Amino acid sequence: MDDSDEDQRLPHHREPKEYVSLDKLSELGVLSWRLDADNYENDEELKKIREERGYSYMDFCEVCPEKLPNYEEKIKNFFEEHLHTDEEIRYCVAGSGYFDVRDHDDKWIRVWVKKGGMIVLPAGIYHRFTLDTDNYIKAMRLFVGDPIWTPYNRPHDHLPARKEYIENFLQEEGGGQAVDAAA
Ligand SMILES: CSCCC(=O)/C(O)=C/O
Ligand SMILES: [Fe+2]
Repeated sequence: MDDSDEDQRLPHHREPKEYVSLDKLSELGVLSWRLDADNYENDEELKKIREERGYSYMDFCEVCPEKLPNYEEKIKNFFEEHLHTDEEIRYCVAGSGYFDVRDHDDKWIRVWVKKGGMIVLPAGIYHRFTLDTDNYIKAMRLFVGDPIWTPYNRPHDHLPARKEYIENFLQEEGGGQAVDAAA
């Protein structure tokens, strides 16, 4: 993303544009699928993902002024940089929106999720969400067991989920403490 303070709902491409591969995203622990959103009720692929990953809970969240109580406040909160102690799993069945995630250099990567896109943000990753200029998304929210939606606004680096995220995804292999030299 660029660093401009313009409207958060604009694409915010860098100039010239830069794209990030899904492999690069998976190195940050961000997973994604493209599914058939017109058939989510009978979709075997979705069923398999839910079974394999233990996503027992499901509901829907529609983000638009008419459907979301306290819309303005929620929109503001979604765009505050935060983390969760569990995965954030969203399947866009209508509309679209941007999930921004921090990369290895603490720069923002903007992930545009559209109808049929499903994204998993790992526990402990700093991220935020905004609608795009179409101003509407309907997302299926999935969770392992009873859902906990609590956002922990940055900084919350002392949380075990954050420490585990850093250990699993941000620490370079072979990096860290040098071995002691013998006398
Ligand atoms: C499209 S679902 C609303 C965004 C949300 O639930 C969240 O936690 C964003 O980080
Ligand atoms: Fe979140």
